[in-house]
Amino acid sequence: MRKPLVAVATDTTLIDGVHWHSTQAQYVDAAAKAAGLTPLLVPNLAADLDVDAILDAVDGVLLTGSRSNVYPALYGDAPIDANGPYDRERDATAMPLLRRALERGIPLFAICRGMQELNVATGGTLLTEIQERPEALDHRAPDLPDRAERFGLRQMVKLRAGSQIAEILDDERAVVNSLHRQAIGVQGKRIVADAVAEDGIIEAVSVADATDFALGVQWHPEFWAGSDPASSRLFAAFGDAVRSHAARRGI
Ligand SMILES: N[C@@H](CCC(=O)NCCCC(=O)O)C(=O)O
Repeated sequence: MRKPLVAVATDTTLIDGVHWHSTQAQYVDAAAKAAGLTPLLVPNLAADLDVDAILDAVDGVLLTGSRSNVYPALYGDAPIDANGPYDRERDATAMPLLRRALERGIPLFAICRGMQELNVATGGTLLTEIQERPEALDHRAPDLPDRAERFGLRQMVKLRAGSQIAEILDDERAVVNSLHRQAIGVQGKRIVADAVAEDGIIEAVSVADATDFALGVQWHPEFWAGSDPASSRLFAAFGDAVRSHAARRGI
């Protein structure tokens, strides 16, 4: 049987003076191995991207994490150097893609920056440097060279009873990793908080009345999708939703 295609968001990066549209292998690997899909990387062509042509070809959208922050003017804040780096090409590509995927009922899985994009694209705002709030946990990655330690599972989140993520994980809590300095502020239209950290930061969301799988997590299940059962369940559930969508289209 053919494995359905999943559109994977990329970052615009400058390496040795050359621009790349690329993403970390961990997202591509998790989409292929843990979700059983064929990843198709989406170039950050902004208005030059034919979003419907991409969405005609795929049965799911994976919004990846990235160190860059969503451009603040997109949610009504002033851009300041300390808040960067930004990736405006990615903003201008991922947000129309995700909005149209929601309109067309195409399964959507949004990770870290991806979840923040989902919130901004639906009219919400972001908090910045959340570790500086009183009583806040430090949600940033530990300053360690080893990637497995940076992505270590170390923070408890509480799942909303009855939410799709609680059903997928079959639990009331999850232990997750944490590599972010921004978080959801005002929730976007139809964005429902499905998990919170011990300091109240929103850690997972869904889209109310979405016609298909539409889930965002502030953590990184892709890193452990091959070994941690909860991370693996999230990718398996996304893969199942994408396969059901493909089957309905007769693919
Ligand atoms: N820039 C946002 C988004 C955080 C995010 O997606 N982090 C991924 C980091 C991956 C890595 O360090 O390799 C924020 O900081 O809130």
